[in-house]
Amino acid sequence: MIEFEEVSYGYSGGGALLSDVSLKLAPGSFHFLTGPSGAGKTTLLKLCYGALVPTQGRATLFGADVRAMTRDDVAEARRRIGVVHQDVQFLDHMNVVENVALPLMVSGRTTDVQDIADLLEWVGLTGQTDALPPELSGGERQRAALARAVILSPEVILADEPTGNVDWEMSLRLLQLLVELNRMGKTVLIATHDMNLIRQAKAQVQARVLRISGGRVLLAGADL
Ligand SMILES: Nc1ncnc2c1ncn2[C@@H]1O[C@H](COP(=O)(O)OP(=O)(O)OP(=O)(O)O)[C@@H](O)[C@H]1O
Repeated sequence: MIEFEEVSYGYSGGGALLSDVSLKLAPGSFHFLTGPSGAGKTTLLKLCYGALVPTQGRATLFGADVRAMTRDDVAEARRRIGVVHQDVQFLDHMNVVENVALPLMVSGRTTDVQDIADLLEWVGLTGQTDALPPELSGGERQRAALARAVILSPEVILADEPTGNVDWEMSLRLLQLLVELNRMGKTVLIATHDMNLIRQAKAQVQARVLRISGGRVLLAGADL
């Protein structure tokens, strides 16, 4: 589904940030990605959705080598990958429903109004459908971001610190939504610093934990 073979990446002007990373996100798998601040978690996620191209090695999205993909190919692959960005951005003049439905408009697709209502109910935002983004709490923003990331029914969900600015109770709620998506067959990768969240998840799903250390990605042991 998403596969890296000895992928290295460095931003221009810097050295290699990630070196010889090999990984495979199989369909239906659940992964965490952890590592210190600045280790390269967001960078690795960007490589996973084709926003960055490896400096060396091979990244494959749905069987296609990213380096050989056209802009349209990448856009097509991106429709199969829902991303919850670390720095969630909304259009402040549009309400929650409009923001969540934005990917539908951008991709020229339509969906039943009831489906959007069901999605907002699933993330617990039924009462905030008409609210503008500045009126939302941190947890509500994160849940709206998750709803927007899954509105096109992607096969893969990449979440960058989805519980970054919320309390523990809300973290568990967001984790529960991601676990439910995985139980529906979605492939999930969550970048997080929160080891308690990882421990909590491991009690519920078979999750593998990838740790970035010194530019390498290692599979963490069961000692978390
Ligand atoms: N566009 C860019 N150009 C140059 N350097 C960048 C760029 N984006 C990120 N970096 C640098 O790459 C390194 C890794 O950044 P990245 O955001 O991938 O780390 P991270 O592990 O997600 O960090 P955090 O946990 O703090 O979010 C940092 O030193 C960062 O300053």
